[in-house]
Amino acid sequence: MNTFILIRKLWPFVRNYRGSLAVALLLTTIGALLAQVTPLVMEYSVNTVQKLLDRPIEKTEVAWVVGSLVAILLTKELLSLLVQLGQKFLSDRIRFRMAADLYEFTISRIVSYHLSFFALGQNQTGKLEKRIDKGIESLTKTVKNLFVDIVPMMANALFALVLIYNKNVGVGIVATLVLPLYAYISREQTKRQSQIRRSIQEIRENKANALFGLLESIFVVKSFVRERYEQDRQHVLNVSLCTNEIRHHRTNYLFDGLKSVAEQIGIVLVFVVTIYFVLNRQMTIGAILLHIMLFNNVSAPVRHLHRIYDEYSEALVYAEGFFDMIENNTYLPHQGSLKTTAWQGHFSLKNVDFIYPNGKQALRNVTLDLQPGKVTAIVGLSGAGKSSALNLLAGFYNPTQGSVLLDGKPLSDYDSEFVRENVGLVLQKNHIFAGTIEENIRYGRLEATPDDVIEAARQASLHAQVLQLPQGYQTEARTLSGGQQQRIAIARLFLKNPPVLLLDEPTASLDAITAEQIKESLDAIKQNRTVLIISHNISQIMDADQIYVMQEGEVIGQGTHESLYQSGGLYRDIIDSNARTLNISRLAATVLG
Ligand SMILES: Nc1ncnc2c1ncn2[C@@H]1O[C@H](COP(=O)(O)OP(=O)(O)OP(=O)(O)O)[C@@H](O)[C@H]1O
Repeated sequence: MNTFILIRKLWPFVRNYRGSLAVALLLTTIGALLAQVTPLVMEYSVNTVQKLLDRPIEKTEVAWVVGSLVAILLTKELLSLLVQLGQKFLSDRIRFRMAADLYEFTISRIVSYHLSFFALGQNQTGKLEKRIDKGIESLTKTVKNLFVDIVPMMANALFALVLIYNKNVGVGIVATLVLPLYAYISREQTKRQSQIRRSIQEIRENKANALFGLLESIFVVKSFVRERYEQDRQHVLNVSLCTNEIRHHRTNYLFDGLKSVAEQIGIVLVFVVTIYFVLNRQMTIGAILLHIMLFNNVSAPVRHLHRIYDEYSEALVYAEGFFDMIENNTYLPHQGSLKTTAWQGHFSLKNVDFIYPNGKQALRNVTLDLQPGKVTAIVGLSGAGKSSALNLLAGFYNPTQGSVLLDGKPLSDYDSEFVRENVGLVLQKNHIFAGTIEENIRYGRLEATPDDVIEAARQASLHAQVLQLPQGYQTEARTLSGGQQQRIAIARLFLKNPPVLLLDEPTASLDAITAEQIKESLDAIKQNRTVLIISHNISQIMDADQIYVMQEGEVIGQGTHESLYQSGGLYRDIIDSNARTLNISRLAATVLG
């Protein structure tokens, strides 16, 4: 990434504030002009005082000279203060508003990405969080630096240089000579630092991610007494970050020292040349003060330029990762426009291959058909590809080969929001947000009334238990048991009431009685809908109209419970194994008497 590309990428965000920017730039010019007043006044003062010393002085004359100089300097300081306040106010306004815009844009992009984006190792939660955070911070700093800070500084330096040249070309050349040296040192500094910066960025992302992971898994850490092990893992990252940061700062100190030497050399040279001209009576004594102060106006901004350059180089590194993240069209779902009222809900996979971003092939030439109004089940051993097939049907991932069809048309031709509005999902890991039970259930239909929420909870066999909680529906949902959380997910589904249901182990973490109640509720809403159910529980799949058997990413059988059992093979093994696990003969003897 270079400056031109960065400005082009940032411009859409800066454009909204071009009015404020224009005013800031105007204030800048005024501020830069005002900064030259003090050296000029000083030169005039010294020269005037020297002339006065050559003859007898009247008291009123002294009062007049001193009074007018003080008045000019005070007025200039007051004006400078107002200009600086205006600049700071505007620059903060641009910076913070732009940070908010960038953040909102980033969120809108990220939430629209396909799940495959989040499946990538470099996009794990903690890493993304750090990339967003640092990216926005350094980009907004860059805008401030590029558009607000650098211009006043350069204007100040430029006006001061023009004045020096105007006074004496020789002194001007000496003052200018030191600048390329300064720029050269800064460039070398950036070159050496950029690699360290990249490492620091990567380690910071890994560190944030590791901390996220640690806090998320604190129960496992404690139950396996792995506190020491986790501390050691954090220690490795910490030491690596620390070493890089020290290297980074050490290099900075070295180069800062060199730049400081260059600046001092500049001051000495300007001083020597001016003294020479003064002694040759080609300049007044006031010129010494004028040139030193003007050179300070040249070198001070250049000194700050280094900070800007430094922050800017850092921003270039962060901007790369940040823009890669928010401009990644590969992960935008193909947005079709098809919405139909004549919805049948006939979903199918045709000869689908699917490979996860990490290269794992989860599906091979899979063909599945979910008939509208029918219940389709997928069975298979763990890792067979059942959930992957469901993810493709839900449009979370795109197939690598083959097609996903809805009512005979590619799923990608449909408006993806329309499809997802019509599909209800209960997944193996149902996410419960931080918030109350009511808020979590209402997520299924945001405009639902409290009565609708209660009704959904009732259907999900949750209502009675919620009533026993001291805070009822206002209880923090994450404090509930795994089974209760599962029922929140099911209540969400009931509230959404979609025509297509994709259920992945919907009753996995429920006790037998609740599982039966949920099964009854689900059986009731299954009517006239397209339903796909994935389950290791045979009672959930036996009644399905159509059952697919999957093994190692392939469909190896399809039919009804009876036909598949008759044909033997994996399905029969699964059923027999289920029966043995349940100790069915003993159960039958006990239950049936
Ligand atoms: N996000 C992912 N990234 C990479 N590989 C994945 C991902 N999710 C699943 N897999 C792999 O794809 C294969 C199929 O997984 P899938 O979850 O579809 O199996 P499943 O039949 O649903 O298993 P289970 O019954 O245990 O839920 C597995 O080998 C799994 O490791």
